Amino acid sequence: MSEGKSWSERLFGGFRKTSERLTENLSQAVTTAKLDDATLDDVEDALILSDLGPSAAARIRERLREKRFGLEITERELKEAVAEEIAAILRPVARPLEITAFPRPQVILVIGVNGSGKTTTIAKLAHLFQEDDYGVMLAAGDTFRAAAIGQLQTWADRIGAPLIRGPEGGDPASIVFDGVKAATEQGIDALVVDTAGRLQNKRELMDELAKIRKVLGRLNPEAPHDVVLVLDATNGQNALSQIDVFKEVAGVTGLIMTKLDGTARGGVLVAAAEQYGLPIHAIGVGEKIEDLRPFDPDLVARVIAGVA
Ligand SMILES: Nc1nc2c(ncn2[C@@H]2O[C@H](COP(=O)(O)OP(=O)(O)OP(=O)(O)O)[C@@H](O)[C@H]2O)c(=O)[nH]1
Repeated sequence: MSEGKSWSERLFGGFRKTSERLTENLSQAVTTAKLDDATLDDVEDALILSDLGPSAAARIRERLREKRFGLEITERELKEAVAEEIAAILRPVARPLEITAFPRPQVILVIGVNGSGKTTTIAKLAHLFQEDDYGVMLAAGDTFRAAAIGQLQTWADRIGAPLIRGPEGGDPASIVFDGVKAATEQGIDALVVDTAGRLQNKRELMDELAKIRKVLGRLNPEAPHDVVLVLDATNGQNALSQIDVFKEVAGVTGLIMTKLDGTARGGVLVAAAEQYGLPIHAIGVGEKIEDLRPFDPDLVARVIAGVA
């Protein structure tokens, strides 16, 4: 249960399994007092085994070699050094989603495969904006599944945000059009749009998004301002291949990674940062409305490396 816990407590809890895996793997790497090539190999393997990905692992290895080769290093110092390198990878991409659009509303398309946590993430994101006193409206652009519209309605009611919806099987572009019109009339700051997650049919998804863009472009050439891809961290490396596909299909401008709490594969956050360099707007560490936040890269790095 996350009630009563601060965000940093939830963060620690969320990354516990990831941190346990990495620290266990790193502990096994330190078998000699001095940092030699064999130890560096083991550290690199430990990082790969902990889902940080080959390129982040190689980069961290190289940095450790440059700074510490031949020097004595304790397990604690190694973890500290790894935390520092993870932070260096996360810092440039940790970027909250800012509401800056003029004219309003800022149109934020949220994409991602079904089950990635997209619907709940939309509600959590809207809640974050509301906390900053922004007016938020939701649009049910995932008309492909009736359940998606109903789920979004439940969340909209819970957070007290208006929802623009149409019939099941309706045209998402027309819902987005109605959404922008209504948001403009009502002086809403951010319009957060749910979209269908049909990755298995790229053509259809591309066509649908192209149509949404065309309709939006007529109302405001700047829209959509953001195309946010929601990724489920429990999918590990598979989450990364989703970035490849959605980047090509949907022009992703930023990422949100969810379900970091349920997994030992949270290292994939670092892999995503290293490989794609896309802004990571927020991370999800639980099912509650307050379990999604922008993150402090230094703190998250220390939590992952087990030295926080
Ligand atoms: N543990 C945990 N669960 C999460 C998190 N984010 C979302 N979930 C859960 O993941 C499940 C799927 O979330 P939805 O928001 O329904 O996902 P969706 O992508 O819209 O997919 P559909 O299931 O197809 O509607 C729900 O049970 C959520 O409560 C998270 O950060 N941590």
